[in-house]
Amino acid sequence: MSITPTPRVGIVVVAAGSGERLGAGAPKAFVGIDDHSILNHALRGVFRGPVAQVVVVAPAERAGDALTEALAVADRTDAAAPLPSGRRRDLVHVVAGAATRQGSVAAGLGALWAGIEVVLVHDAARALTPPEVFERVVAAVDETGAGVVPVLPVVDTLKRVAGSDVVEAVDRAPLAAAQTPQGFPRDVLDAAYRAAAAEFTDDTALVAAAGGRITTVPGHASAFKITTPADLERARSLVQDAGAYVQPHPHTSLAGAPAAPRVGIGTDVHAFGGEGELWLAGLRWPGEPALSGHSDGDAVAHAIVDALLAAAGLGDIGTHFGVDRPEFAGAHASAFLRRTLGLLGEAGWRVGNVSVQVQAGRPRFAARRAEAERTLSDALGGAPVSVSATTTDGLGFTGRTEGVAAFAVALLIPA
Ligand SMILES: Nc1ccn([C@@H]2O[C@H](COP(=O)(O)OP(=O)(O)OP(=O)(O)O)[C@@H](O)[C@H]2O)c(=O)n1
Ligand SMILES: C[C@](O)(CO)[C@H](O)COP(=O)(O)O
Repeated sequence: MSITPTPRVGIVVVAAGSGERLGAGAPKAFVGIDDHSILNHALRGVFRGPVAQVVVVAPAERAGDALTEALAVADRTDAAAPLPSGRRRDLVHVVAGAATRQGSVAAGLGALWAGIEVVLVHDAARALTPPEVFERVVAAVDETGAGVVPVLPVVDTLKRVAGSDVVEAVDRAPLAAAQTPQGFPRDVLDAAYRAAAAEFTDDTALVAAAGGRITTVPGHASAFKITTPADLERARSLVQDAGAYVQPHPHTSLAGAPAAPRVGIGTDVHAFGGEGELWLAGLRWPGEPALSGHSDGDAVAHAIVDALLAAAGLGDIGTHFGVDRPEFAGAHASAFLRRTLGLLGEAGWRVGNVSVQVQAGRPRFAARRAEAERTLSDALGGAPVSVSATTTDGLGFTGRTEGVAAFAVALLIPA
C-alpha cells in the first residue's frame, strides 16, 4: 500500500444482499440507477468522504464486478480530487458476503487492516448518501468514543395497530429513523461482533446489546435506503435532476486534457485434449482437436482479454471470468471480448488496437488470418486486431502440438 499517511478509518460497504423487496431480478447493488449501478453511486459518496480503506462486501459470484466498479469510482475520484500521495484504488478490497447482513458485515470487518482505528459500516443500498455524512460520523466517533448513528426525525404520525385496528397513538417525539454509515471505535465494534448472540438489523443495535454507548448525528434525506421499486424511482429522479453526479473523466488530467494511452500485455496457454471442436481466435476449426479449459480454451481470445484488462488496470481474466462464473463455462471468444469491452467502457476506456501472436503447430492460420482478425475486431466493437502465427519450428510444447500459446498486446485510449 502506497498511501501516506496510512488511513485510520475503514469503511465496510455491505452490498451482498439479494434485494428481494426490490424484485429487480439481480442482486440489488448491481441494479442500475442510471447508466451506473447502486453500488457505483454508493461508492462515489464513500470515496469523496474521509480517506479510508474501503472494503466492499459483495455476493461471491459478483466479486469481480464489484472490484471493477470500485476501481473505476476510485480512479474517477482521484481524477477529480487527487490525494496528496497515492491512489484510492490501493485502498480497495472486495470480500464475499454472507446469508445475512450481519454475516456480511462480519466478513468485511475481517478484511480491515491492522492500523484501522475507526470503522464505518454503510449500506450500498443507501446509494445517494453524501460525503458529509461520512465526515460527520467519523468526527462524532472521535469526539465521543461512542457508536454513532445518523438519524432523521420521524415525520409521519404513528399508530400502534393490531390487525386493521388502531390500538393507540405513538408519540413520535422520542423516535428517530436510523441510517448508515454507522461508526464505531474499531475495538468496540470487533468486541460486539465477537459477542453477538442474535441477529440485529443494524450495527448500533448490535453494539448497544453488547453494552456499548450509542449517540446520534443528523442524517440526510438523500441517504434513504433503496428497498422497494418506489425507492429506486426516487433515486432515479434525484440523480437525473441533480446532474451533480457527473464527474470528470477518470483518465483526464486536472486541466481536462486526455491522459496518456496505456498498453497491456497478456499471455495464455491451453493444452489439446478438450471435448468437442477446436475454437481458436473466435473461429470454429472443424476436424481439429479441441483445446481444454473452463470455457472453450480459446487461448487467443483469453490473451487479448488479459492484455486489455492489464492496460486498464482492471485485474486479469480470473478476476472477471473465473470458474465461479458458470455463465462463461464453454463460452466463446465473443462473450469474453464483449464483456471485457463493457468493463473497459465503464472504466472510461476505448480500444486503440490489439496485436496477438499465436504459437501453434496446428491449426494453420495463414488461410483464415483475415477471418480471425475480422471476428475478433467485431467482438471488440470494430477496433483493429492483427493476428500473426508461428509454428516455432517444431520446438517446445507448441512445436510438439501438445497445446497452443498466445501473446497479446493491447493499446487503450481514454474514451
Ligand atoms: N446478506 C446480506 C444482506 C444484506 N446486505 C446488505 O445490507 C444492506 C441493507 O440490506 P437491505 O437493503 O435490506 O438489502 P437486501 O437484503 O438486499 O434486501 P431484501 O431484504 O429486500 O432482500 C444492503 O446494502 C445489502 O446489500 C448484505 O451485504 N448481505
Ligand atoms: C442498517 C440499516 O440501514 C438501518 O436502517 C438496515 O440495513 C436496515 O435494514 P431494514 O431492511 O430496514 O431492516
